[in-house]
Amino acid sequence: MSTPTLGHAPTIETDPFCDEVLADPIPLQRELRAAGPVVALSTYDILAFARYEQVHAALVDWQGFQSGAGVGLANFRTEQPWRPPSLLLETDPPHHDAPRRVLQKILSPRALRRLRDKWFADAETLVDEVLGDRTGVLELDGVRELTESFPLRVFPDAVGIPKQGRENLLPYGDHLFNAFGPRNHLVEAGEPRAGELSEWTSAQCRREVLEPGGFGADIWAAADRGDILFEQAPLIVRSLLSAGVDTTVHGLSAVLHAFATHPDQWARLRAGPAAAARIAFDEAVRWESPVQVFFRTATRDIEIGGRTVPEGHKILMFLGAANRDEERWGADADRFDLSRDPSGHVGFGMGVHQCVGQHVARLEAEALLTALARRVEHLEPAAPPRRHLNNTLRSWESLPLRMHLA
Ligand code: HEM
Ligand SMILES: O=C(O)c1ccc(-c2ccccn2)cc1
Repeated sequence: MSTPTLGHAPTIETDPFCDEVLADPIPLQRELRAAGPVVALSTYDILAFARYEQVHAALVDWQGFQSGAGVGLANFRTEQPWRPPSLLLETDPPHHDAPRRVLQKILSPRALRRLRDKWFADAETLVDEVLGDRTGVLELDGVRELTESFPLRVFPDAVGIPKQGRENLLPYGDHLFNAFGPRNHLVEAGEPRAGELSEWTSAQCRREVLEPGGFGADIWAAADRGDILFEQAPLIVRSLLSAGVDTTVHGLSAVLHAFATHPDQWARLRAGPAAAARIAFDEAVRWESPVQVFFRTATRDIEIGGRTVPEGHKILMFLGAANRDEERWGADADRFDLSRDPSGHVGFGMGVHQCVGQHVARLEAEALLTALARRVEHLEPAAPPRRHLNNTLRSWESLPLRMHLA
């Protein structure tokens, strides 16, 4: 289904979810930005926004571009979701409002202050375990040793879920983020375990298994206060387990990869770790965009970028492309640079659905980077990194690093 003006939208036949693009999306991002503000992707009959202006406009227009029909390729108006929809991600105001208000308070910078000392200490412990009391040069895989282990060491405890079965978290999230895309080989590979992983995840959200004082217990306490319904509480806990693990693992990998490939920037981090660590994380999220793409559905015929998006049409927002748009970031948009002001990047989204866990992610990054900056004088790639392919997440299988220890 398309309207006449759409007929003139430039068309690109590349499948944005093919392995080649998932392994290196930069060329397609450039092609999409150059083609125009709205580009028809013929593989899936969707419309692509890859320039900052249109991605930002769509993200802040929740009434025109809704989340309630799903933020993946699947249109919940005509297809059954593979899991019960999220009460935050896959709803629009007003139903979105109460769950959002509850999580926003629980995950606010102020609420996270009580975790700061513990997470900084846990990061020091992990770095000392990994680096030992060695000096000189050390080679390690940054993903296996650091960016996969630190979030899993601190975040499940902060949520308050049992110790048993936490190895299910990454595969559950990997399948979830694949499932926002088309049913390609990545989704098919995850399907055999999807039901079991989904059941395990939901079982962690029951009130009786959650530790007092954790984010999960705080959500159930909000139900006691009547801020949300009791039946909503487990789904809101599920949101933390769905969105809060794989994203931070790949976000931390992005920042290590950024520093390893821009060695001059590590010196700046060591010079003033606290402020620099926070800027570094947001600049890495802009530069790498761990969350690359996701969808919206037009609620009416919408004029944007000189085209009409027909009611009911899916649009695909290329966050990674918007975060490297030279119109917005200047000619050196492709450079990881701590002297840049990364605010306004769309790596955490924008508007009413902007990442409610961003302060958790920033705190994890600040803790890990501060611990590493104390002991690592210089880091560089030890071998080419290997990508982990996912329909939504830009992630690394391994990041071989050479560290020169202080
Ligand atoms: C580097 C790490 C992270 C990145 C890049 C990231 C990215 C995003 C993005 C782009 C969105 C917007 C989705 C949309 O507009 O449809 C989002 C939403 C969300 N994120 Fe994050 N996220 C990260 C970490 C986290 C963490 C640690 C948590 C939980 C503690 C979390 C929980 C959520 C939730 C619940 C939403 C839905 C918010 C809503 O719809 O109101 N995220 N995230
Ligand atoms: O509430 C949930 O279950 C949930 C929340 C957010 C996400 C998400 C989707 C795309 C980009 C970043 N985050 C996934 C799941």
